[in-house]
Amino acid sequence: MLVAGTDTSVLTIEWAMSALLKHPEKMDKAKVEINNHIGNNRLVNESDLSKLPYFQNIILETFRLFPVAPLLVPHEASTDCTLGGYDIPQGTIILVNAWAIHRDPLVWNDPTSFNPERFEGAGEVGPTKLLPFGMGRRSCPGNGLAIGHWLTLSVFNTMF
Ligand code: HEM
Repeated sequence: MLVAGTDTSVLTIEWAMSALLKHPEKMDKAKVEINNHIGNNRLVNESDLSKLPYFQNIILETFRLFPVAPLLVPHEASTDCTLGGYDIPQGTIILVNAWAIHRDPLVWNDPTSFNPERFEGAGEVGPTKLLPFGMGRRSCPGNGLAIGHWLTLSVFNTMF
């Protein structure tokens, strides 16, 4: 649990920071959100997060472009099955290329740009489009621990 949760979180925080440094206009927008809702006299805490939707979208966009487990983890078919029209014999090792799904131009507009705005409103997000934590019974339990919130707080309180 500790191993699975440490590097994944640290790497995502680093990618978010790096993306903001490379996109100063997004950084400025995040700063405006903080100045409007938090000011600069205190750290952000979890109860503030609902007032900071732009920053939460920055984390989602970081998950999309820089998934820390780009092929998730290998899974083995426990029985013969058919997946997307392909026959998969029992025992086959299956890798899910989340990195490619997250950058698929059939799924995302302008997929290689760092554009947190894509998640605003109804947005482009969907349960099978953004899968940095995998899906189904063996998906990451860290997702349920509101990992996005921790990451948002870490990036916020380190950078601003
Ligand atoms: C940015 C943060 C994280 C990301 C992107 C991430 C991603 C993932 C992915 C892709 C998997 C494999 C899912 C699959 O097989 O389809 C996984 C599994 C797992 N993660 Fe995370 N994780 C994160 C944080 C955490 C945290 C904070 C914890 C624990 C506190 C954690 C615990 C685990 C465990 C125990 C598994 C194995 C689950 C199983 O095989 O049943 N992860 N994670």
